[in-house]
Amino acid sequence: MKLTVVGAGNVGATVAECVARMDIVQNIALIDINEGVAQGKALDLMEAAPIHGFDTVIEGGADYGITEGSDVTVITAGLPRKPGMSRDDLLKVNSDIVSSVTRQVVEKSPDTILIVVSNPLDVMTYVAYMESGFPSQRVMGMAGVLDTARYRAFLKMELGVSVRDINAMLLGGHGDSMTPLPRFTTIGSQPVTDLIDEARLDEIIERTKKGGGEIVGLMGTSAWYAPGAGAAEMVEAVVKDSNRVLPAAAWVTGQYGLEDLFIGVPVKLGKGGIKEIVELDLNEKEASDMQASGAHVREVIEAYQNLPKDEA
Ligand SMILES: NC(=O)C1=CN([C@@H]2O[C@H](COP(=O)(O)OP(=O)(O)OC[C@H]3O[C@@H](n4cnc5c(N)ncnc54)[C@H](O)[C@@H]3O)[C@@H](O)[C@H]2O)C=CC1
Ligand SMILES: O=C([O-])CC(=O)C(=O)O
Repeated sequence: MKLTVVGAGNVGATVAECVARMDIVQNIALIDINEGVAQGKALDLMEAAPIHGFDTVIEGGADYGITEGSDVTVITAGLPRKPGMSRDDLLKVNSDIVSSVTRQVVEKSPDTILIVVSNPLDVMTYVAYMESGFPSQRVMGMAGVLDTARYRAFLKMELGVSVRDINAMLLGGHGDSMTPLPRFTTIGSQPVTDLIDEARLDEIIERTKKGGGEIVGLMGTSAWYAPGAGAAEMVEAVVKDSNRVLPAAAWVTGQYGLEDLFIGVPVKLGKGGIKEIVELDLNEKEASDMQASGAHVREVIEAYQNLPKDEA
């Protein structure tokens, strides 16, 4: 099995490190327009292998020749936001980058599965889908795993229980319009709504929605440990064909009353990519939140479609 990670920056290098430490693929190709950074981080990771005890071979560079025949590709190339920016402000610059890298990836690995991380996430996944011409099962975005992890981390901080016993699902676009689902959140099988009062749970949900921005405010750039681990968890599900049910940005064709866009939904993930979109039975409020989130993603897709097409 071979993984390509495009973008050897903060998130890309973390994805490569996490997957290498799982020791589940034979090769990782780390690509960046900055060749020295890609080569240097690949070499640094190889030098960490004897300590961690993994046998994955990591190669870095700027030439897509090293990506040939990849089974899975994670796209993290693109600019991160700075304080005061929204993810959507990255639309123009990152859509050019994601289009260009997708074309180059697909040329070398026509059968690969694409996991997009670059922001604005749902629309960059759409761009990769359109550019690749791949079946929708093989194109997805990573955001729900991260957003759910943040929600679970905040619940752990609140309740002092192991993260392993916190089960949660979250729907919608990767932005402030995401739709956490307290009704589907359990702590060791107990509904979270029995353990935390509504006002406090609302605060935790609000913090989750703004979790990316909280980190941007602290560091001046966006997060990478949890995002990198989130993408690695998706790679693991595909590589091991484990049929994990994880939230991911997937192409919807009527599920949740939405179609022709990528948005966060629970998917069954394994060999070949998305095997199924799981449809939860939403109540009226959850369904209307999901519609609002879909409307926001649709607006950003339209903004993308209306961009002047000036790239080479
Ligand atoms: N989906 C999600 O939940 C998350 C998404 N992100 C997004 O991931 C992206 C990457 O974030 P970071 O790694 O923190 O940024 P970074 O700046 O550390 O790394 C980005 C890398 O992409 C490279 N790059 C730029 N253009 C390229 C091209 N045409 N071909 C190959 N490489 C290229 C840059 O040289 C840089 O090394 C950003 O768009 C960010 O908003 C970040 C965190 C979470
Ligand atoms: O907030 C950002 O710009 C990066 C991101 O998507 C996240 O950390 O959730």
